[in-house]
This record gives sequence, C-alpha cells and structure tokens, in this order.
Amino acid sequence: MGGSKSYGINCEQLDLSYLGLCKAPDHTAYYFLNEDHGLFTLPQEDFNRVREEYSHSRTKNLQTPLQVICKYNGLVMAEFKDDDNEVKIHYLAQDLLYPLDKLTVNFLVADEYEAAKERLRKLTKLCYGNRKRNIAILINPISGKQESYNIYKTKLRPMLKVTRMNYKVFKTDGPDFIDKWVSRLKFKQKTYEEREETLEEEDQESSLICEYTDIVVIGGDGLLSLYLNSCYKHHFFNTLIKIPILILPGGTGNALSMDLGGKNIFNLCIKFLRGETVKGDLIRADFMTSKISVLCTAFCWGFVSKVIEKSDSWRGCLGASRYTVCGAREVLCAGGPWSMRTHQLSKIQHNVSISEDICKVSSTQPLEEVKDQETDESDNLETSAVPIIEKHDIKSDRSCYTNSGSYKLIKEASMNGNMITRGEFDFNQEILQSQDNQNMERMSQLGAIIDQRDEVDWTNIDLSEISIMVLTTHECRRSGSKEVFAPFTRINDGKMFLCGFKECSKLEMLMMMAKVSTGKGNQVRMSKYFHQEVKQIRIHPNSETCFNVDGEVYDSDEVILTCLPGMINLFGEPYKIQ
Ligand SMILES: Nc1ncnc2c1ncn2[C@@H]1O[C@H](COP(=O)(O)OP(=O)(O)OP(=O)(O)O)[C@@H](O)[C@H]1O
Repeated sequence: MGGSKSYGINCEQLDLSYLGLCKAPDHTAYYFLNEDHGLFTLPQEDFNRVREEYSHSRTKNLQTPLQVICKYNGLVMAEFKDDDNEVKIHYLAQDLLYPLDKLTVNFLVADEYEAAKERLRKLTKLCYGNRKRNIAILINPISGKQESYNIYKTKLRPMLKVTRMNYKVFKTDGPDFIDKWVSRLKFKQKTYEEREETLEEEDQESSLICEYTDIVVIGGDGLLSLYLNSCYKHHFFNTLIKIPILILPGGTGNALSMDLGGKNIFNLCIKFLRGETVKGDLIRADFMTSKISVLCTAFCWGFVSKVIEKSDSWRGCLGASRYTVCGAREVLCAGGPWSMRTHQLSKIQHNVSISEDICKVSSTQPLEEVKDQETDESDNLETSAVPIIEKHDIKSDRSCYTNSGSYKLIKEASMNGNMITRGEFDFNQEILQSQDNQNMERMSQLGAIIDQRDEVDWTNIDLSEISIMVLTTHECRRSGSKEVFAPFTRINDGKMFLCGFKECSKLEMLMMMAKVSTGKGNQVRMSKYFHQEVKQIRIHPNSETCFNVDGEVYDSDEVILTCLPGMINLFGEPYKIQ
C-alpha cells in the first residue's frame, strides 16, 4: 500500500455515522470511509483508544493522527467479491509515484461487509453519478514526443477499466482521419425518457444523441482543432458540440490542456470520470473565400505565425523546445544590427478593426454548400479506413443501427403522457427534409447572419507600432515549460483578447520572451506588452503572410473573428486568477 500520509482530523468534521470499519488482511489496522475525508486507516492498537477518546472528548478533537490513504476525490472505484466478503478499493495514491493503487480488505463478519459495500456504493455514486457513458478516444500517435498512446495506456486506461466504462480507441493514420471519423458518426433519437429529462429541447436536432457521450482527445491543440472543425462542418453540429471533451496533453504545446489542469494528468482524468466540466469559449473564423472554421486556442499572424510554420520542420529533433529555439533564432538571425526594430522582421501590415459591440457578421459561404460537399465526400469513404485499435464494450447495445450504415430509428411519440406509437422510419430522409431549418437555426445560434459583413462599425487599430499580435480566449500555457502568454484570461470567462508586444528592439523582444517563459505573468507589467478585450475583429491581410489557426498553417485571407462564449464543454478546471 503506497503513499499514506499522517495528519490529525478534527472530530467536529467527522460524522461517525458515516464511518465504516473493516479489518485489514493482516488484522493490524482498521479502515474508515468518510464522505469528507475519503479512505483512512488506524493501527489496531489505537482503535479502542480513539473510540474512547472520541466518546469522552468534549471538544471532539482526536489526538491520535489518522493515516489518510486517499482523499475522497481520489477514490476511483470499488469492486466486490460477495463469496469472500472482499472489497477491492482502487484509489489515487498521494505520492503519485504509482498513482493508481488498490487496497483489498476481507471482512470477517458478513454484516460488516454488507455495510461497507453499501457505503462504498454511495460514495462512488456521489463521485461518478449514474450516467451511462460511451467514450470515444482519439489518439494522434505522431504528436509531440509520440507519447499519446502511452498516456492512454498508463494513465487513462487503468481508470476506465476499473470504472467499467464503455470506450473505443481510435488511432489517427493521417491528417484526414478525424474528418472521416466525424462524418461517419451515428446518431439516434432520444428515447421518451431521455427527452423527458430535457423538456425544453424539443426541436428536431436536440432530440438526437450521438453514439458517443464523451470524446477524449490525446494529442496536441492541432488534433483538437481538427476535431472541432470537422464537427463544425457536420449536419448535427449543435448535437456534436454538446458532447464534452477531455484533452490529454500528448502534443507539443498542449496550450488548452495545460490551461485545464493537464499538467497533472491523473487529476484531470479523475475530473473526467466525475464529469466535472466547464463551458469553454471558442473563436469563429469567417474567411472571405471558402473556409469557415472554429478555433479553440489562438489565431496568430506575422512573427508568431512565421515561427510556428518554420519550427514544424524541427519537430523531430527539438520536440517541445522547437518554438523557443526557432523564435529566438528568428529574432537574432534576421539581418541588421541589434538596434533593428523587430516589426521589420515580422512584416505585420494588416488592418485590424474592432467592432464596437457584439455584432452579427456575414458568412461568406452558404453552409449548405459545405454540407453537400461533405456528404458527397463521405459517401465514397470506406468504413474500414477508420481503424479501431481497441474496444471495451461492457454492455453493447447496437440494436438501433443496421448493417448498411444508414440506420433505423425507433421513434417514440406521446399523447396524454402515454407512448402511443413506436415505428421505424428512414433517418436519412428525415435529415434531407430538415436540412434547411437546421442550418438557419445553427447559423443564428452562432451569431452568423448572411450579408451583414459591411454593416458593422469597425475601428481601425494602428499596427505600425506592433511587433507581435495574438488573438486568444485562454491563457496559452505550454507543456514542458512554465510559459504563459495571456495570464489574465480563462477559457471559461466568455472573453477574447488581442494581446502581444508593441514595437521593440531585438533585445527587448528577447527579454519579453524570457518574461513569458517564467510563467509568472510579469510581461503584463511591461510597457511594451498590451492586451485588449475584443468581441470581434476583422483582418485585411495585405502582404504574403500566412495565418496560424490553432497551430495549423492557413493561407492569409480577409477574415472576421468572433468570440463564441461558452460554446464547448471541456473536462477540467482552469487555474484560479490570482
Ligand atoms: N497519423 C498521423 N500521421 C501524420 N500526421 C497526423 C497523424 N494524425 C494527425 N496528424 C496531423 O498531425 C498534426 C499535429 O497534431 P497535434 O496537434 O496532435 O500535435 P502537435 O503539433 O505536436 O502538438 P501542438 O498542436 O500542441 O503543438 C495535425 O496537423 C494532424 O493533421
């Protein structure tokens, strides 16, 4: 048994009625379960003294320290063997050296076993609820240091196994994988009971549920971005975007995962098991030409974009430090003396405008077109192109799906509170009939109204004195370092910020980069750093520069970027603002 810690517990906090008592296999210790403190233990010789102490103490302060095995939130799951009166408790050890540990206790008395079982069931239900989950795990094997699969195998999988959740694992085999995978997702209509739970959601699309209840992305920000953008193009974006996402840091930068507690993967997994989510902000990018996309991390151009583009070829040899090394090189190696102004390197010449208030903007491509292209393309795809590498199906229920790929749907309707019809109909036909309504609804929900692009009051920002500019909705931490770029904003604050460095010399630029890398947020106090909250910005690129959208390189094009507050559900918890 690893990782026990000793500390005294104030008896005022202990409700002894919640305590369970069981004997250790070697009869030398007693174990307690408590909703506030989790699982703790006491040597046998101390037990009677503590009980005495408790019953006589007026202050209810225990002098004898208890050994805490795991805090309440570290309790993962319990297994029961009725024949042997045995309980196996899986928990997170506190030293995290061997994080997932287990304790097996055999009860000598059947009644005690039954009582402990009851308490453990209650505790784990409090922890994880009763929600039936079917989890899709998407792994990018080439991202970052190629650790994604290992993260799954050593950290997430053990927890999923003991909690007996249904899950399927998919390994990406190239850049197109996610798009194909999303286009093949299956949906079914909510049952009568499921719809009862969400009475307010009565429209066609809200009554659908995806085959997966949770998505786990193990890779970098690029992989998450690919997933979100594939969802964005899907017919049922409104349904897909509600599916909560866990991002485990398998990539290089892992900015969003780091901001949600990804530094401690075990704690993040526990939050995932317990269903602890936050509403995250997204950015919608409307490009003048064909592409419409959503961003979850940052939109960069100029210097930053150039560094990210160049550093991609250094992926193999430098790993996570490629951005820092490449950034420093860009500043230092471009011609000219030390006093040279860095804006000459970055060549930011865009016009940027900020709208006065939250306004609706135009969509440059009718969404029907996007959707039709997708449908045509996905029809030609082979299902076998999506490799399932692992499947863990506790209670497989595929009765709703037919083998043909199109699937049947059991429709339940009610009249006077009773279910009166139960028939099957072709779901694809229904999709065709409802396409127009869905797209209008979806666009209005996203704040996109066609042909109002020029009705917005735009204010120009003078870029002549700016060296670096980034648009983001969260802190932008980096794994493998302490770096924090925008320490004043959080993924769930409903805000989007334009931030960066004003024109500075090479030396000042390097100093600023050094401040960012300490992670203390001191750059914010420097006069050359700026940040400004914006609802929407428009960029007119007038040079041959590229954009960087969540780490992926895009050709530059006129674009309007709009904040979509609270659009996604993400597992984890952002850092508290100091
Ligand atoms: N199997 C694969 N083979 C080749 N490329 C892939 C594969 N799977 C995904 N990709 C591509 O890998 C790119 C990078 O992915 P990802 O964001 O996961 O890692 P990263 O760039 O190392 O991390 P970060 O974005 O945090 O810096 C994406 O553009 C994606 O299209």
